[in-house]
Amino acid sequence: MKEQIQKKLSDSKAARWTALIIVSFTMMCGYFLTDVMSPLENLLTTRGSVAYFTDDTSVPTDSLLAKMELLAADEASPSLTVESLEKGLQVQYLDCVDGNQQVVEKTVATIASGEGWSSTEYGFFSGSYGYINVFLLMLFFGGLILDKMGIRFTGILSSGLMFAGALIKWYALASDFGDATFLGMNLQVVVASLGFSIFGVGCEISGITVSKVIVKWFAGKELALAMGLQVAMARIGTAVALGVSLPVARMMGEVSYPVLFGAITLCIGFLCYLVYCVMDKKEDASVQAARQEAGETAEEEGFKMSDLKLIFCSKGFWLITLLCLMFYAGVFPFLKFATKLMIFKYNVPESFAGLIPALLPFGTILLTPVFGTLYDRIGRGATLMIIGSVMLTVVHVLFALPVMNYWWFAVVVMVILGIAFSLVPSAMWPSVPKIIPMKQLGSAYAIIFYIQNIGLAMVPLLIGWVINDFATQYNEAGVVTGYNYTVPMTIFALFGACAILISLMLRQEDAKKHYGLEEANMKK
Ligand SMILES: C[C@H](NC(=O)[C@@H](N)CCCCN)C(=O)O
Repeated sequence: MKEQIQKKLSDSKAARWTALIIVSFTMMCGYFLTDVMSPLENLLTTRGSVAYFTDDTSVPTDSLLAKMELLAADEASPSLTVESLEKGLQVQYLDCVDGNQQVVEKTVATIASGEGWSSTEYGFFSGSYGYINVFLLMLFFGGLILDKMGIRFTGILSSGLMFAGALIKWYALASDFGDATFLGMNLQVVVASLGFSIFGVGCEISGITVSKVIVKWFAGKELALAMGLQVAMARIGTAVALGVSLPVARMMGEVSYPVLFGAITLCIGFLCYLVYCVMDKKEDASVQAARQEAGETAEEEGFKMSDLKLIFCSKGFWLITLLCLMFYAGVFPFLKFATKLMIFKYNVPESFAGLIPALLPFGTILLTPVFGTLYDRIGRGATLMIIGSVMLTVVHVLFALPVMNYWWFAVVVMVILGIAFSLVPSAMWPSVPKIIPMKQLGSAYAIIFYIQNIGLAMVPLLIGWVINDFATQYNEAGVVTGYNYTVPMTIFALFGACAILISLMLRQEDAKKHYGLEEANMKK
């Protein structure tokens, strides 16, 4: 028989995996920038500069100079200034060691300048990712733009916004605003937050666009595996940000350098998306040709506003959306505070502290595609979501415990969180097309991301305020001596408890409506 009907470009394995790698790279750059500031919380909330020693300890330079002067009080020593502290300098100072005043000798590894933000300001900044998305309904409009204007236009727009937002964020951190304020807030925090908000619009709209790209190329094929691999590549971005940001900032003495690096990679990500657009055009042409050959003339009907009714009236859709809100509220905002948690609760030296939270995304890099394949072949999507939610809750309860403050314990708990963070996304995202048809998928993902962004915006704000007002411990002189993380971590555990409840309801609803969440995705 003559070669069957014309093949679509997406029928070629090489073509669809190439398309996946290109769009996933753009997303990976976005995820890098999203978390590049998370390990810098301690530096951002330090006033003045900090001296880091070769033995991995650190002291604010003001305090170091005071301690050095104390030792040199009787000697005719040259007057000490911050400028006189430099890399390689051997310093001697008087310090309290095991309850006794002793002379300590150390070598300066680097001097990095802190920004003097309060924990509340840091929380405000971290939540700003979602402010424009939530308050200006940008994600909602983003979904409509995607369904109306298409993948190419929306992807170029959103990756351009990510790049522009990153540049503003970098400008804010690299500039000295002195004591300038805007509406009573530190101007640097305001400008950096504006940049992060614009970036957040781009990153979220890119996210829904990429989800639609993957469904377009992989529907009826390795859909969950492809989504799992895209998420895995995105997590590489998060892991690298968590692992290298603090060492880079310390080495360069400035918090702005990791952000500059992120902006450069986003520029490359933008160019990659332009390359994808060429492939997308060819795919559309091949689909058109295949249709003509098969004698299908009817064009797919365009998106209509009335289609939104179908989305809003689906209980399954709302359960997935609420699960997404609660589950992600317990993960992404937690990462913003995790490095400082490691330093102050688990006494991890600052240069390694970011590596423990980095284990979380690193674990998911392998596991998300594994669980995605499991879902593709065996099914049990709703059950995977329940197990992941239970694990999330247990993890935050363990972090909230005022005991077991050992670094190895933090590592074990973080690995469990990594498994939870692989289970839920690998089952949740490929479940959406089982509930909502392709035509409304852009809007459906946008609404889910919109509701999720309420959590991403508000939870860091809440936790920053709670740390500032309820978790920070001071000595009699009003100097910060440490943090008690019980209350913030209990709040995170409550999000997990809500996620368990919702995922149980989702499995029940699936049994009633036969969405097929417990069934395999791959057609045999
Ligand atoms: C695929 C999914 N993405 C999201 O949930 C995004 N709305 C939020 C991304 C935040 C970091 N840029 C995921 O990452 O699991």
